[in-house]
Amino acid sequence: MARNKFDIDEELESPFNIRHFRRALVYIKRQKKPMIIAFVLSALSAGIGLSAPLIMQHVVDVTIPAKDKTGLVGWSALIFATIVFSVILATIRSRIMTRVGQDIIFEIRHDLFKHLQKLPFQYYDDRPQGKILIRVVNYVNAVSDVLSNGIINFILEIMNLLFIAAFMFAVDARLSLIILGGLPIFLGIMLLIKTKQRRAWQAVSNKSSNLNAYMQESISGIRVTQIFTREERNEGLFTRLAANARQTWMKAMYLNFLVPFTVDNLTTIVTTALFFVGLLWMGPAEITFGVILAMSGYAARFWQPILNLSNLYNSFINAIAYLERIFETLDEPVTVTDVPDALELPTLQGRVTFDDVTFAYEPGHNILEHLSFDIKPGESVALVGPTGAGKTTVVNLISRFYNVTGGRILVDGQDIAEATLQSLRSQMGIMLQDSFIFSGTIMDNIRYGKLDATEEEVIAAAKTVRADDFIREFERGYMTEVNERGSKLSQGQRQLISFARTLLANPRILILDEATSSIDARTERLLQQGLNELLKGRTSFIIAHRLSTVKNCDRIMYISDKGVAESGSHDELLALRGRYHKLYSAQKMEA
Ligand SMILES: Nc1ncnc2c1ncn2[C@@H]1O[C@H](COP(=O)(O)OP(=O)(O)OP(=O)(O)O)[C@@H](O)[C@H]1O
Repeated sequence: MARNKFDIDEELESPFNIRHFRRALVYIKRQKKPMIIAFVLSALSAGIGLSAPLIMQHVVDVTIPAKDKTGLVGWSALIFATIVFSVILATIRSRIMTRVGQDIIFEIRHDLFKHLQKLPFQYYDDRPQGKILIRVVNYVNAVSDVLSNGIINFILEIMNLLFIAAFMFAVDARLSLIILGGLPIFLGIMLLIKTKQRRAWQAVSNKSSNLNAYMQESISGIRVTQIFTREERNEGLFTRLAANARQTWMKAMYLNFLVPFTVDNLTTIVTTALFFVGLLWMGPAEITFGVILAMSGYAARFWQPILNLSNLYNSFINAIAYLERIFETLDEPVTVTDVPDALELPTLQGRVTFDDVTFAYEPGHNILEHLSFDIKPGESVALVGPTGAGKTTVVNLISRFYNVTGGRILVDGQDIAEATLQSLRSQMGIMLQDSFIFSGTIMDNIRYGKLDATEEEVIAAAKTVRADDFIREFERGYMTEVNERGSKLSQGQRQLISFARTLLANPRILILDEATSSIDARTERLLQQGLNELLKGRTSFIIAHRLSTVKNCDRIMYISDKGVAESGSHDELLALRGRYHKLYSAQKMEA
């Protein structure tokens, strides 16, 4: 399914289904107690509010004609008291519900985050980050109000409607039928627009997700954009996506507006009819002016919950579109995970064996085929070869970031598919070209490799990889704050920090994927000693395009044509006068 682009709408794997809403009840059930309290408070507040038209009827028909001034003051005070009391109850309820809403947001986000942490690389390869983020941030926000206040209001509005109908019929059944007369027209209109509304809200969610994905991509790639002066073209793309989002939103809102518009008009028509018929029947049919006044009050109140219910219906439709995406993420299978009864790997010696390994990212497109090799503990292995040959893929498979398509990978003779990920990955040190720097201090960043490391251990690791000198040049030294993009730090400095981090973690198997490519030749010479320390006694896989970095490795494997084309020491491969020889000679010429 195409979804890894910002301008492709996400197709839902499971279509619109009320089941999504039922599943959301899990979160609501955890908030049962405060929601019941809020419901009771709302019911009380609404009940008190409903007595107002009855009091009005009594005042108009009895108190005023009798010129009972004391009674008038008393009734007015009572109406005032009901309003104040309703407001107090409503305030308490809204406080409770704000908390419930936030708790629901927390719970859903927590579940999403926990699951996202476990999802394999493949999931992230397939989707723009913006489309993942919008689910965790915006969609969760949007559904929480519906799941908290929405549910309570839905029950309340139904009760409200029944109460109003009961009060109305108690005052005058015939006039009540006139008020109910608008109901079939309203239901007919709702039926006509229902499906259109659902589609419109799904389109809103798709288009805003696309816009979000593009914004995220643009911000991450802002440096490249500015280097290639693509600002204007990007603005064009943004304008197109924003226009799509606006258009779908307008369409959804237009359908939404149809509802209050219909209700307003029906209320007016029904109230006019009520006055007209009421005045005609006044007198002979025992209809007093007070009765007509009370009934017109109920007419307005009767249509209000209907309007609220239809607004709630819209919110539910909208929320279900979002819930579909939230649950789709939660249901995303964790394909790289521990098998039942997975083995805890003991401290590794570091033997790595590929036994007839075949691998494809996408079915039918093998990147590696029937690959077999055996690396002894402590051996240093260089992976070289043309770009796109599969070098990174080989090392990603050793850490089990992807499952092999065929064959087995063994460490110390144990199939890694049967070992726990924790015991495998905690013994591997992986360093990439783009060393990730977390926001925090340099000390925190190095300590990421071993959370309980002392300051002395952190500094010792930094010294070994020659990072200590430049760190001390910062005003705040190891306490210097750095952030995700690693600003304040050069690319080489970021890599040195990542070297220290890995050294501190003391892994048994080390993977360096182009990890020294951004370090200049002088620094690299300096680092070489530290790197030798790092490699000592560990099995290591080094991917490097600069062959000078790898010629001292115990073994060099030339990866090409979905497997190992040549394998041996630097001297052996040169003597072979094959592809490695050609590559090495070419690089020597350049230098
Ligand atoms: N996540 C992915 N999904 C699909 N195909 C992928 C993915 N990652 C890599 N590939 C493809 O797999 C092949 C091997 O990629 P890999 O990154 O292992 O090559 P490499 O030898 O490390 O290249 P380089 O030297 O350029 O880093 C490439 O053709 C690449 O297009």
